[in-house]
Amino acid sequence: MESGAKYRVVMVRHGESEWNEKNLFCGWYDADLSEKGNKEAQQAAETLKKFGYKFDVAFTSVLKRANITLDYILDGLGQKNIPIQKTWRLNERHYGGLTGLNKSETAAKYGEAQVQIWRRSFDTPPPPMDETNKYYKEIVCDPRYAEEPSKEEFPMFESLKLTIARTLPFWEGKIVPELKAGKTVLIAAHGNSLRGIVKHLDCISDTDIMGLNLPTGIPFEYQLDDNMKPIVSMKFLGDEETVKKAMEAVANQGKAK
Ligand SMILES: O=C(O)[C@@H](COP(=O)(O)O)OP(=O)(O)O
Repeated sequence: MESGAKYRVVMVRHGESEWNEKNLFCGWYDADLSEKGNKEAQQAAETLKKFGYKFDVAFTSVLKRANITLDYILDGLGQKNIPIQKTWRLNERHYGGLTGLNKSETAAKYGEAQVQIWRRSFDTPPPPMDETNKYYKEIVCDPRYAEEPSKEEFPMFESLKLTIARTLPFWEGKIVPELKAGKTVLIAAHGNSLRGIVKHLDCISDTDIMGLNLPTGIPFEYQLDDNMKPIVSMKFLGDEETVKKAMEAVANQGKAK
């Protein structure tokens, strides 16, 4: 670890999902990994293995694209037996009424600027999901949400701000205590739930966070000091050019084409 660093956490956005591949707003829809996504997750495992990473505890959302990515990684590391906590609080932000729509077609219809606001503004949420959305029932009546979130908490849309409001209590309440106990932590989650954690750790402004696009399947590390302040920030375990291209590709998903 770097001098002054005390705690280590590695985060990874799941490998490409079938809905990423089709360029659909996904949010709480439970998409599978695409073929490429499966390979990305295996590659993430190989990279972590090559650098000698070992984890004590892992956290993930309740969505299978993140769960499967985590499985690949722990399997590849020979660490399938470590404790895993799954929580809706690490779910992707809820994309509301946009769920299931094609990002490019939405940009062609409403304009790229509007889609950029929906995808990346800090506090402007997408339109709410209602019963007319094809995926409403599948999401709202999903038994995995039977216990939580409560009816009052169950989102029908989320901005990044709202996503952070439900993710950060989990970071503070469940993940930080594990780090403080000296555990090395792995988090497999989503583009926007991870953007929220990163925004918090690096104190990124509401404006600057708009420019951050996390690539699929490339792990990145934080080393934190005693006060949970980063000594090493968002160090991607991939070559710079590949990471840059992957980030640009995510940004471009909102273009009309
Ligand atoms: O919900 C989605 O469509 C993507 C993120 O989309 P953008 O905010 O990048 O459009 O989430 P993920 O694939 O990380 O679960």
